[in-house]
Amino acid sequence: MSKVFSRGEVAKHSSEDDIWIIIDTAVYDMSRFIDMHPGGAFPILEYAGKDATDAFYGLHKQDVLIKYDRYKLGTIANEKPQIMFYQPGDISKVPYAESSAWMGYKSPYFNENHFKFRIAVRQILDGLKNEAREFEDSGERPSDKFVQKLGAAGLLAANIGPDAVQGFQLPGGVKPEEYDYFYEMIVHEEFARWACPGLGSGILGGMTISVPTVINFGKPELKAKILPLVLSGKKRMCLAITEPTTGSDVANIKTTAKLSSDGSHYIVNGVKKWITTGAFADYFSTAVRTDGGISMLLIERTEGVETKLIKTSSGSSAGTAYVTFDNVKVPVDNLLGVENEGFKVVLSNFNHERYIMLCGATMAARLVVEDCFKWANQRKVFGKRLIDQPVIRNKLAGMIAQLESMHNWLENLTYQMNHMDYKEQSIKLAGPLALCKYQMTRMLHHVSDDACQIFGGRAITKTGMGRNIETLQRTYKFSAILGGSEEIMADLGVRQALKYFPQNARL
Ligand code: HEM
Repeated sequence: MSKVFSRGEVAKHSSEDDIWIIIDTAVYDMSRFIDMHPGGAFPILEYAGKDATDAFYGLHKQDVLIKYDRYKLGTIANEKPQIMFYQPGDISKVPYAESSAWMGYKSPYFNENHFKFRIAVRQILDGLKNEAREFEDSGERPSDKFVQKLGAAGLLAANIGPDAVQGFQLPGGVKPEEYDYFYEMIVHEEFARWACPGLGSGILGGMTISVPTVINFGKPELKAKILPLVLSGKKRMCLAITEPTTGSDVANIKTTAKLSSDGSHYIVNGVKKWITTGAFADYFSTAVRTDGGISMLLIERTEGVETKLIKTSSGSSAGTAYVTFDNVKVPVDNLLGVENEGFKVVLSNFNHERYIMLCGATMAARLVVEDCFKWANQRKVFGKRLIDQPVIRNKLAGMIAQLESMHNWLENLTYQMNHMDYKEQSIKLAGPLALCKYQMTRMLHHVSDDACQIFGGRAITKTGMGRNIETLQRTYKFSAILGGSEEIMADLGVRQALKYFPQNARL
């Protein structure tokens, strides 16, 4: 049981080697921590034996208290905390910090099980958040143990979608057969709450876009071998399409695959670039040029495969790599789909890739809106809270309105995905998903810009109170370039609409 103290008792611990402080009725012993304190010893000494609540919340996020809980000694007798303290899995009460259904509004889309699922996923991911941030900050390869925890919770398969979760136990007791795209949406959103885009790409980025190529186009033996390993986190996988001289222009790839004279294997030679998760991958779903066109091959990390890390602004735990294939032998059974029809495989996953990005992007913006709302409410300048300034309210209004419009469009698209088969989705949703992605990254641009102005210097500091804002403004361009650039998305959206434009329509 937690100990209780009087304020008088705390006041006695106010010498340099015996320092207790009070933060919202919780008592912390800072004696051992003071020399390690990133803010230095001086500011803490000023509050030795005293209540430091306002000073603390003016300089740190509450996360800090969760991370350093080991220094908590107990509480002040007969006093109740005044500040809401986050518990793993909690739904935020700050306006617009959650999507509409979770803010108590009616929803035609979500049922009781979706609610249970979100809380269960949030509890699991909250429990792993500190570890996730350590990988993100150090740029290290996310450990096998860490990735396998996600695999064991069913959360790797859950990121890939309804087809991948069959046979898995899912958080919140959700049955795999009821797992629809709204559950998938929840999973992408919850992962985005780590605000670790580098780590997220390193664990999930490569996998979510490559595993479907095996599920949908692999031979049964290949599926039986690869999928259990990747979805449990024992092996890692990526999609290797782009090359140093070809980005979105897939038709021009130069990596070759020549069939051996006995027809048993291909010999692959070439280079791939910007391959997310590539530095850590055991399997590469790879676009190659065969004699009559483009083909897709599942290549294992064997002799002749080399990967080199590319440093990007999202951090090295993304494992973004330069991949070289030097006379790599690949069994013909590793062909995905039909030889020379690899384009089908490449194109098959674009809509889903964009969908995943959309879900993550709205949550990244939502975290920032929540932080801005809280900060504007507590930060006082020129004798007023920031929120009392009309210019700040105006910025928040723009952020909220853009975020909510995007999320509502995304919910509509998710509903369409639930009610269309793959073919109908390809025909009807390619355009709207592309336009939604185009608008989403414009929204991120505005939200990150306004959030920076609200947060000031904290927004350009990697750790501390502005962490989520700094992360968004440093990394949102990934969403505007990867999975089809903003310009290509806009163009594709209008060209798709033109396909169905009635030729006899007149103004
Ligand atoms: C449980 C008590 C405390 C813990 C665990 C703690 C921990 C930290 C950590 C981890 C940071 C790095 C920035 C961040 O991650 O937010 C930091 C920064 C800082 N802390 Fe503390 N701190 C505590 C109490 C205090 C108190 C009572 C003060 C007194 C005012 C203080 C003043 C500062 C300052 C001035 C900074 C630098 C902020 C900046 O760079 O903007 N801390 N602290």
